[in-house]
Amino acid sequence: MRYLTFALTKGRLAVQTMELLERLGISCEEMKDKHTRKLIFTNEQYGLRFFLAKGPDVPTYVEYGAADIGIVGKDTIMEENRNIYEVLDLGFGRCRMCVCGPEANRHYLQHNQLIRVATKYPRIARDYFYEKKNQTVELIKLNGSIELAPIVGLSEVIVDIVETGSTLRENGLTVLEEICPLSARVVVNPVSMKMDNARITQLIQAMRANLPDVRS
Ligand SMILES: Nc1ncnc2c1ncn2[C@@H]1O[C@H](COP(=O)(O)OP(=O)(O)OP(=O)(O)O)[C@@H](O)[C@H]1O
Ligand SMILES: O=P(O)(O)OC[C@H]1O[C@H](OP(=O)(O)OP(=O)(O)O)[C@H](O)[C@@H]1O
Repeated sequence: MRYLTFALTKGRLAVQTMELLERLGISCEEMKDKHTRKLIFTNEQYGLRFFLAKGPDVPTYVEYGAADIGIVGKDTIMEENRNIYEVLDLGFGRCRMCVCGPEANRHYLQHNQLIRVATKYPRIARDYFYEKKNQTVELIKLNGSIELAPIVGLSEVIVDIVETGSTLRENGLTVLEEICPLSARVVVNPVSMKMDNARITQLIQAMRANLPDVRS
């Protein structure tokens, strides 16, 4: 039997992803070791392999079949736009994709003006402004600390993730429009889904039965 390979997202989603796997009886002790330089972890008992990757790389590994299954944020799935199946909402890593800026810039969104939009998510921003709002904008790609852009005058607004809202509050910014809710999702390679349907379906069902209670 061939190994089924999982690509997991490093960073914020990693702890809850490993907690979920452990509820399925899959030990993640080795993977949790912050000092390890090992990249791939094998579970002989279940015939599974795991590796951690940067979020935007997870859909790439899954599309090419280098991983059969991935766990990744909905934002990354939308932005990468890969040929993969999204099969399960895991309910954790909840946040929102929003248009944000100073309250004083709200009017730029109401009068269809040509504005500058800074973001780490140019595809999501383009789809939102061009397809949904019919507003032509200049997109400026940044790689982090997006909230800086409207403060220093690089852009009128930003498109970014809002979780608690603290970053916005501490910088005198606010949510101007909500684009969509986000959370961690399970994605599957379309060929793997056909070839290993029984095993993959069983794993998805086991994950669904062991989701964290995120209502509280
Ligand atoms: N406050 C948040 N900020 C960013 N992402 C969040 C937040 N809350 C939940 N998430 C989810 O967690 C995923 C991974 O977040 P993480 O911070 O590890 O990635 P990142 O910020 O894109 O990475 P990096 O810090 O390497 O640039 C995101 O894609 C998103 O789906
Ligand atoms: O609503 P909050 O709870 O404040 O969370 C939202 C912030 O967290 C993320 O940034 P991150 O910490 O990943 O840093 P980055 O901007 O450098 O990507 C996101 O881009 C926001 O800046």
